[in-house]
Amino acid sequence: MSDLSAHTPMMQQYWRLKNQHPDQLMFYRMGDFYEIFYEDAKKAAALLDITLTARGSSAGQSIPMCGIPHHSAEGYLAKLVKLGESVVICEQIGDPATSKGPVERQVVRIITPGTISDEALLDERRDNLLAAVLGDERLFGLATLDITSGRFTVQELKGWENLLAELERLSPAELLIPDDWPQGLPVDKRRGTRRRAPWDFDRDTARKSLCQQFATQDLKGFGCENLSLAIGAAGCLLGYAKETQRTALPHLRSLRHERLDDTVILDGASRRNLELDTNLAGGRDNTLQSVVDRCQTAMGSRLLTRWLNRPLRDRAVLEGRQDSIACLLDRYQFELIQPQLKDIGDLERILARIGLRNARPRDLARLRDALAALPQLQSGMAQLDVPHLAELAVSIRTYPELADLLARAIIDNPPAVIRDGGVLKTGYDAELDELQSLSENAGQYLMDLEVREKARTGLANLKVGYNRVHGYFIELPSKQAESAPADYIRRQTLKGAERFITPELKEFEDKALSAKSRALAREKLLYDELLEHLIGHLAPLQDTAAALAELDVLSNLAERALNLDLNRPRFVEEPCMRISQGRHPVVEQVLDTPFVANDLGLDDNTRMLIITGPNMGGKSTYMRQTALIVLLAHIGSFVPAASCELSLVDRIFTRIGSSDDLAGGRSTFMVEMSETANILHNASERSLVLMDEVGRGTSTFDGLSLAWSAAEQLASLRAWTLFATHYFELTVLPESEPVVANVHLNATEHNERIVFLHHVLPGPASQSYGLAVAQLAGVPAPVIARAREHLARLETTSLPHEMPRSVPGQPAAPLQNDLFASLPHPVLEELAKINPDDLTPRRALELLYTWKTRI
Ligand SMILES: Nc1ncnc2c1ncn2[C@@H]1O[C@H](COP(=O)(O)OP(=O)(O)OP(=O)(O)O)[C@@H](O)[C@H]1O
Repeated sequence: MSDLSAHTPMMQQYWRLKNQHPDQLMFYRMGDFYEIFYEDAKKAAALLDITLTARGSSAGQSIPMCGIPHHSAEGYLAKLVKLGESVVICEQIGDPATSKGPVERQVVRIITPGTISDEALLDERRDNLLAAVLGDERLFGLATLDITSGRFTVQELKGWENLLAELERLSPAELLIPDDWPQGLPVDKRRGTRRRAPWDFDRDTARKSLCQQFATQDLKGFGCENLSLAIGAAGCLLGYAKETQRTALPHLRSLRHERLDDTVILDGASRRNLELDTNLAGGRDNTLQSVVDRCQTAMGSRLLTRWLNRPLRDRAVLEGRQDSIACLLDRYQFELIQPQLKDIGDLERILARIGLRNARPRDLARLRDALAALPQLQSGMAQLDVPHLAELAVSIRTYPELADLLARAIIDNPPAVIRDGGVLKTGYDAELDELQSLSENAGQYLMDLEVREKARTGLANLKVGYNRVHGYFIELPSKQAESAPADYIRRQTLKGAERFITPELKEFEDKALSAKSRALAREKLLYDELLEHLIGHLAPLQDTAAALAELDVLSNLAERALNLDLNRPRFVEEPCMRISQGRHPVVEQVLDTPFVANDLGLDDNTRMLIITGPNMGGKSTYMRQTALIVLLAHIGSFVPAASCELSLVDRIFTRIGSSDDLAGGRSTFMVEMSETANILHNASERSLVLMDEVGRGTSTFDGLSLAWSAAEQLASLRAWTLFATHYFELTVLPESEPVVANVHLNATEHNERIVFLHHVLPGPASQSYGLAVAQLAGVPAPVIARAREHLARLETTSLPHEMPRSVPGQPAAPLQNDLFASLPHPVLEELAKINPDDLTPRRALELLYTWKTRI
């Protein structure tokens, strides 16, 4: 194959792998990206009909790469497998941008056709997002572009937290940042971050290129003309998208201004804790989305994901959605609509591919089928007489001219690519038909000609033939050559025979010899014209696709409401959160036993619940189910409760679980406190806050003190708070904070074993059952017995400086706040006042010296 020593170490790695898998294409996965070496890239590009660009180098070693845009690579991979290619995916260990030595690569997966479905590779249920950020530490402009749908949004955000929360929500495949941003900014940790030259961010250029894209004089119509940072980011993003997609992007039609204030803000930790679309182990099962998503189309699923990640605070919009769901539930109308939506499929992605001019024949066949299904769906929509569905129905138009055109143009089951032809129907274009019949029927034509010429000349020995040098000919034995008709033109003389050509045969020859390639060229031209024609109708088609995606989500939510027993929540102006018989929508699906539904009652007089109860009692489940019910209500969905009445919330915060951030250099306790700090800084009286065992990451007293003061602070902020804790000391809070109430999860003991009843009851828990749960978990009996001895001793011994301990069954005495009061000298108070960062060893020694001399 190749002399390995002549290559750089990385190329040697490549050739080594290539020697092991000579027939397969090698893709290198680096985080979320793929790259491919030049040799394989050439083959892939030829198969996929895409143009190659040499892109960059790796580790300074000038390795030609294929210019397949990263965010499309999975799609290309899927297509290659579909075309019958085997693909090797290698993992890159080490970052080529930073590692000096050779970068290690390992084969992680070999995909051969048939071993994996292309859906598994190409995750159609995810958006295809690019983003760009511009700004400083205070204010940021953020632009995002979903290449799939053409949705282009801008927003301005204050502060890093909001920027990071948004980036985490959006999870863009690629992120552009200014090249002069310092290394080490938090945003650098994001996957796919690229630095761009400053000219990209020139705001005037950005404004001009946006105006040009949207054929407008100024950006006033988009309501974001004053957001100069966001406009700069959008201009840069547009330039980048055009460069990587190598086309004009006609499917980007407008710029939408999004405001964080219109949404219920969820930070990244809360999104993870609530397992919206990814579970805590990183999988997709047992998540909220896995339970509530039965959308019929991938575009519907993508929209639902966006709704779940961006709940709204607009009561009118939410009630419009609720009315639509109620209407679709009425007489089970959703059951008529869902199969029709399934036939229509992912119109949004097909239209994007048409806009990008890379739609495949099968996309056009799917579009043809979708357009054919629209009239029936449209007439069904006439029955749905609520304002929001009527609005959607206006956008769900029919396209008889396009439907007819595609029905005439595309064969029933076209091949994957246009390259080898065979896509357009006979009868669509006379010239193409003639060329195709010429190339297909040449043999028959020549036989027919021979029969005709024999009859015309009466020469039985006449033959029609072909030779590569002279082309087509009519051959007569030399003796009969004199009898040839006048229109026979002599072409070649052989021993014993004479060859002729006629004007008819000459014309046939001209056509036949080039017919095949001309047929292919003609078909390609017609196909491109068809795409251009469709691009002319892209705008209304995209509106139709967007309305269909929403109809899909609403029908899905109606179906889920019926099958999961969800009920309509009611938004009210009076501040409250009242849930009767609430359930956890995911936990109830996985339990073998019936789920115990529970009530929740918060209003202006009771803003916080201190939740106690045994481990495994159901505290976390109760808190999470509340957050999920509130979140579902804020996407317009029905909720898993018998009834629910609530006022709009502005944020959902959760401080749950113990995870450390080793990569970010933060311990479990540090993570816990950072999240707590974020909540205490940002919660308002419209926020829902879940605090699960705050303070357990450190020593008992520190933890208890912190949990206590955090609870007091939340009570004074009047945030809707569910505070689960094992510190029984906190159950006295209602005595000093009137907005706080106690509830507990009940359990009982039966045959010396604990039985969890999972009912939420008023008042604090009476027992902790910690040892009983440990026993249940299989902790060895001698260890449990010894623990009982320790417990008995601890319950009777008083440790120095220990806070009053909880006595099971009785609330504990309040914590003594002033720990310093008992300490020997006021100098310690002085020490405590000093910011530890300002305390130099010299200053500490001075203070200690003063202290010592005073004693
Ligand atoms: N309402 C309920 N109905 C039925 N089963 C429940 C209910 N709530 C919780 N469970 C079951 O109990 C298990 C433990 O619940 P959960 O994690 O909420 O307990 P916890 O009180 O938070 O425990 P810990 O204090 O150890 O964190 C759940 O996984 C679920 O199987």
